[in-house]
Amino acid sequence: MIDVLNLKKTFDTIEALKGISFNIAQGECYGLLGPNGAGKTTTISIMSTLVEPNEGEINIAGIDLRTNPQECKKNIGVVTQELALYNELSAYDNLLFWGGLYDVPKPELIARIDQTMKLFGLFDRKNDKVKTYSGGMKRRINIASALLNKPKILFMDEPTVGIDPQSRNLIFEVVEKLRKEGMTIVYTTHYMEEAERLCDRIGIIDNGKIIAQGTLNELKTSGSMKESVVISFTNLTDAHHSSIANDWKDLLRFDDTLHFYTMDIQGDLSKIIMKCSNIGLDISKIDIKKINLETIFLSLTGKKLRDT
Ligand SMILES: Nc1ncnc2c1ncn2[C@@H]1O[C@H](COP(=O)(O)OP(=O)(O)OP(=O)(O)O)[C@@H](O)[C@H]1O
Repeated sequence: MIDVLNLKKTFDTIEALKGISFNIAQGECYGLLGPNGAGKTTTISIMSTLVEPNEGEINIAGIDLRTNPQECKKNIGVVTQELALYNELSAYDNLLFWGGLYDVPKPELIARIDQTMKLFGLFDRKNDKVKTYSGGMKRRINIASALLNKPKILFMDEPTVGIDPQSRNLIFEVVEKLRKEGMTIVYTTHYMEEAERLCDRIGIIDNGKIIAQGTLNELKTSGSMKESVVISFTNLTDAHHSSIANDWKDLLRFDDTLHFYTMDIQGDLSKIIMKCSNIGLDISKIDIKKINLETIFLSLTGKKLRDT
């Protein structure tokens, strides 16, 4: 349904995308997971024809985006990070305005507006001005407006940033429902829990490149680790760190904490503790973490997903 090949985009001197490729099957929810500035919005903006790439091929629903953007647009709905709503209008009038841009007969459009407002739990508030809505409610209306043309493909750019848990859950439920009904969804996020819950396949993106992709299970089993042992020390120095790094390849340091990655926690835990104790390190805390998208990202980039 979506084929992206070697996508590149430079803004002035910033190389936002350095050659991104992926394929998404019909009915799949594909997650682009990465920290701020990784290139997620640029990717979505190019796929939704809002930004032109410098290089690369994009095929959407069998149509070449670069030669036929107007045809591509008919197949897509876009949920941008910025809310595209008129505060002084009611939610209903906002949807009527945005829906009016599509080629949908008015009675059909009105039926779709009612349907999507019910889907997002806002039917009772449909005549209230958007300025009286909470951030989460505005976000829900923003998503509703992207569904009015019944797109085959929905692009969602970090749709849950900064909203309340109730709205977030409702958005999750809607995404799950749309996916069950066969919609193809591209969902960007820097929350690993969202990618784990919603996405059939995930592309981990950092610094303009996809550094790993696959199902959650494939990503978890592809590296040389199953668990991470996170140890905090009261007296960790650069010399201690170097001494341990000589013995331990899969190792990261964050301030007073070392992260050891291992396939064999049973065998390795005692070795790690023995080594630390032999070089005079004083342990204040030990955490053992099962591998997840956060630890995979950390081990691939040396950075935390959220703090960057
Ligand atoms: N219009 C622009 N002009 C200049 N630089 C830009 C522009 N848009 C994006 N960039 C830069 O391109 C890089 C990728 O940005 P992008 O918004 O795609 O990342 P992101 O993963 O979506 O991050 P965020 O979650 O913060 O939106 C960043 O370094 C950003 O500063």
